[in-house]
Amino acid sequence: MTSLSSSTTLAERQSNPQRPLVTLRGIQKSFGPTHVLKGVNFTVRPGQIHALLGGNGAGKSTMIRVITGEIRANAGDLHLQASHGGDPKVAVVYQELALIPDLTVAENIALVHAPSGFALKRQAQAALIAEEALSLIDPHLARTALFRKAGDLSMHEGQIVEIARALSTGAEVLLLDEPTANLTAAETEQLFAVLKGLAKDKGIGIVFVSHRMKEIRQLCDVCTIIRDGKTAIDARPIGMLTDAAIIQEMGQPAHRAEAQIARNDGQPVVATLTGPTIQHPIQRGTILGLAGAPEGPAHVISSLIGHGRHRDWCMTGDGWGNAPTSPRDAVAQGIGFVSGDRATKGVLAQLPIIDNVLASRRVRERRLFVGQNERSECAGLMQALKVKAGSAWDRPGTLSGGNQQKLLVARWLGLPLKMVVFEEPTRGVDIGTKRDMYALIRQMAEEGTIVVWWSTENVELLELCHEILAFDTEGQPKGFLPADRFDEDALAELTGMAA
Ligand SMILES: Nc1ncnc2c1ncn2[C@@H]1O[C@H](COP(=O)(O)OP(=O)(O)OP(=O)(O)O)[C@@H](O)[C@H]1O
Repeated sequence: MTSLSSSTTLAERQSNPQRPLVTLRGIQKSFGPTHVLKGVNFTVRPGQIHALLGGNGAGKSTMIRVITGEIRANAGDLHLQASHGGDPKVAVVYQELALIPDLTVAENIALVHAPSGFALKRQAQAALIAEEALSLIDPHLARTALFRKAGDLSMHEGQIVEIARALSTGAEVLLLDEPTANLTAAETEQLFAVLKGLAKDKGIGIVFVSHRMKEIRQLCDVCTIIRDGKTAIDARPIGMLTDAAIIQEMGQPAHRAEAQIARNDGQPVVATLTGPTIQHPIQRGTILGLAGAPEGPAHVISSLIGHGRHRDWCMTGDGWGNAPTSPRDAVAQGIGFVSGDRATKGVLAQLPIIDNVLASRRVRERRLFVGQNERSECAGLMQALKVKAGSAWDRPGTLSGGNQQKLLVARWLGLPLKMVVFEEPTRGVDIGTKRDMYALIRQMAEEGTIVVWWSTENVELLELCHEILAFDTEGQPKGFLPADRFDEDALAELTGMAA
């Protein structure tokens, strides 16, 4: 089924940009009874940055796995056109990190250059390769992180290391499956400059999977839209499609209304947020956004839920009691939490979807036995967030990335919580569902829950929150931006990052 050709050189590819590097025609793929790809077409051309779009579960990651050879299609043609004979080098960055935690950053990067283990023996050479790769997108990390264990990196640092590793392989096709979900605005901008350079100067074909419309428009030339396992739009110039048209082609409902300024006027002050240099009153039902360099928001979150070693922030007030000593203690005090690291700290991989969705309810209500109503309770929560799954008894691992993320958020919906803390909760979630999620979060806030929402996507913070606590590039708090001063430039200025 797969045909390989090795007839062109890099110079030829650049002078003949029409010749595709990857061609998929009529590709079909099923997992057991689940028919995922129902005849998709897709073409990756040299020098082109191609957005691969579609709702959660549409089949994008499955297509990527077919291209890399990780899985075989059941039918259709996959044609790969290398420049120097044999397979073209294809590098992938997945949503979930794939670094080896016990190896250093340098070793992790150098491994892809010498899978035989040479990298481990020749530390100095490994460090050189890694430093060069990392300097492309993060010179600071290149200077400071080479000999740190990958397992000690933050999600955000790990993501940068992975991208650097993929870029350094000299691949002719780069597949990026939501690579910016953990990056700050400044890092994203830096990454985009590197990607544009690779496409323009080296004729690399880049596939970019993302649910962030602003980034898609900043970076991509053309887009292909997958809808329910079929190609709905094939390599159309992105400028020819409005956001509304893209959302419609993905089969998602149009926006209900333009974003409005979030208001929480007249609500009583129910708590005080205190940090090293800040004391701030928090009204009932406030949706408080956290923005800026990750260290700042990360410290606030670990203090508020009693996780990790940082305890320099706290929420105090009538009925707030002592600061939680652990996430379990936080839940007992009526504080919910969605971790940004869904793979290791969120999804209960060995338990079925229903247990994942109902976990917090069972703990809060001290349910010992599976209740009669649980099936419909779970179905209701899954429906509210449009979770695409075969059955509530399937393992979460059979779901697409965005659908796994929805399980974590569903856990806390509608619970009478004092506060809920979200760490990058819409990571990998498609545009239509993000809006549904905002509406459900607003509803929780209207019922009195304080919501703390950390996102690296500034447009999201500006759409959802009542106020935003901004941190500078050193992770120091710079101040609160109220809703009536919301503006991308103002937020970029406070955080010291480009909008
Ligand atoms: N190993 C598997 N077994 C069963 N079903 C699977 C398996 N892998 C993927 N699927 C199903 O295939 C469908 C497509 O998943 P895929 O990960 O390709 O979607 P996606 O478009 O990348 O979504 P997202 O935007 O959420 O990442 C999903 O409904 C998923 O449940």
